[in-house]
Amino acid sequence: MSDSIKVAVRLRKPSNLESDSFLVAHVQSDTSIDIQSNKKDEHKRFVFDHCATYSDDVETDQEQFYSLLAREYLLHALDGYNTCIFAYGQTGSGKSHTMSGTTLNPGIVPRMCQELFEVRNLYELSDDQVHPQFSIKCSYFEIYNESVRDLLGGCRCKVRERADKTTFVEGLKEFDVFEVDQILAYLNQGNSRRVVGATHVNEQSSRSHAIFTIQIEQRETTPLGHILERKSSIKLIDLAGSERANASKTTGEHLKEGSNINRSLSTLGRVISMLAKSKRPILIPYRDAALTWVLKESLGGNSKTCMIACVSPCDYEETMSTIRYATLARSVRTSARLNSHELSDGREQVQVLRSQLEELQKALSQVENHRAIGDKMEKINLTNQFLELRIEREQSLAAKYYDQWIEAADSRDKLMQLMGGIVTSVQGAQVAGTREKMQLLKGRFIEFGSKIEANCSDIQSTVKVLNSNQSALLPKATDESH
Ligand SMILES: Nc1ncnc2c1ncn2[C@@H]1O[C@H](COP(=O)(O)OP(=O)(O)OP(=O)(O)O)[C@@H](O)[C@H]1O
Repeated sequence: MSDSIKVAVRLRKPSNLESDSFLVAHVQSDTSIDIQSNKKDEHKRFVFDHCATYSDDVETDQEQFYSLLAREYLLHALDGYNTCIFAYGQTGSGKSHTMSGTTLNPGIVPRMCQELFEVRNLYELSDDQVHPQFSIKCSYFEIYNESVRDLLGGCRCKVRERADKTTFVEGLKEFDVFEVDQILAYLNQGNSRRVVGATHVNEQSSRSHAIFTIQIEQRETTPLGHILERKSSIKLIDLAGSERANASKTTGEHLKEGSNINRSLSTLGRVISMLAKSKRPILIPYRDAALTWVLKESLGGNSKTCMIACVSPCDYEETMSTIRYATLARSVRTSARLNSHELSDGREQVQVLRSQLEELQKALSQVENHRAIGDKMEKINLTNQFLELRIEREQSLAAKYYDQWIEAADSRDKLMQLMGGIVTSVQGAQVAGTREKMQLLKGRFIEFGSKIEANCSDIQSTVKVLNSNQSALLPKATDESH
């Protein structure tokens, strides 16, 4: 997405020394400022994205300026855009006041840190199951006399270019921060290590460009198993003040400092001017100064960038120079991209779920098989019980017949003996009638005996069949139950 660098002008409150001076700048509305020379009776009106004046209520001014201008860049960063806010202006125009402020009247950087952790805490306390996991890091370095110094790690670093043409500070230490107090402690530690000196307009003038960076990483898993990652950085920059050597009456070491500051700021001006005017890709001289080399992406690449032009109320030349710079910056376009991507589109989770489903389906069909076997077993058991009953009945019947048969056979034998005796005693006698009757009786006994025998063998074969039926069923049931 193509964006223009947003430009806000902030007019500093006149100092005690300036209380009787001619005021050259007047904020006319939220978006316009008039600049008037004390030599001419005419003024020029300039329009910007935002114009802020001052009041006696410094606390409210600081709070309003943050809310109206800077908060938006925290929100962009939370959405996954790289953002950058840099304060530009002559020495003593209010850059440090705007960016860092004081403990009582904090500026943009501590307010943004505070709000970032408030947002993170709100997410973590919410009942919402799907919220991002935050990882927050910070680093702080300064560029002084064209060299880069890590304000937290203490070492000197070099600016390098990656294969994708973006630049980074090699060896810069990044610190994990988990609480707002930690990040504020790093900020204060870095501020206290910055190179400061006195200028004609500022007792505590920052002589270096200070770049505080917050890296935010957010990871969230959607209910469908997608893992989204958003990475963004917020660069908050308090530039050293521009100054004219004559005006600041500097000499010696301060003159060298001043000329280095001016060199990097004039390179910044050149880069901004070329970015603003060129419609086609041309070679932009980022490498000409450490500051522009570090800010390559923020000025012409993947970033939503805001310039705060701080102006003093009584210095026409410096104020006009800053306003011209700011006007040019408004035409610079960057191409911020959402640094958000899916670490996983849920395909793996779907695969896992699918194989879990298959396992469950297998287990279910096994349960169903078991249930079917159970039903069969139940039927077999019933059949067994029925067969056992029948066998029992047939066996008792057989036993009963067998007893009868034994009894009958016994009687038969006795009768046969008796008849044998009778036949012997009447041998020779002409008792033909009696013999015939005896023969008849004997025949009947034999018939009765063989009927009983037939019955018994019938019963025995039925019992055999039933036994074999039962044994054929029982092993089958045992096999299926395994
Ligand atoms: N809007 C404001 N309201 C009240 N006081 C302000 C305001 N802006 C700046 N000041 C005061 O003006 C003085 C100079 O401001 P500051 O140090 O922020 O300037 P600077 O641009 O950072 O200067 P340098 O480039 O020299 O570091 C400080 O005492 C600061 O408190």
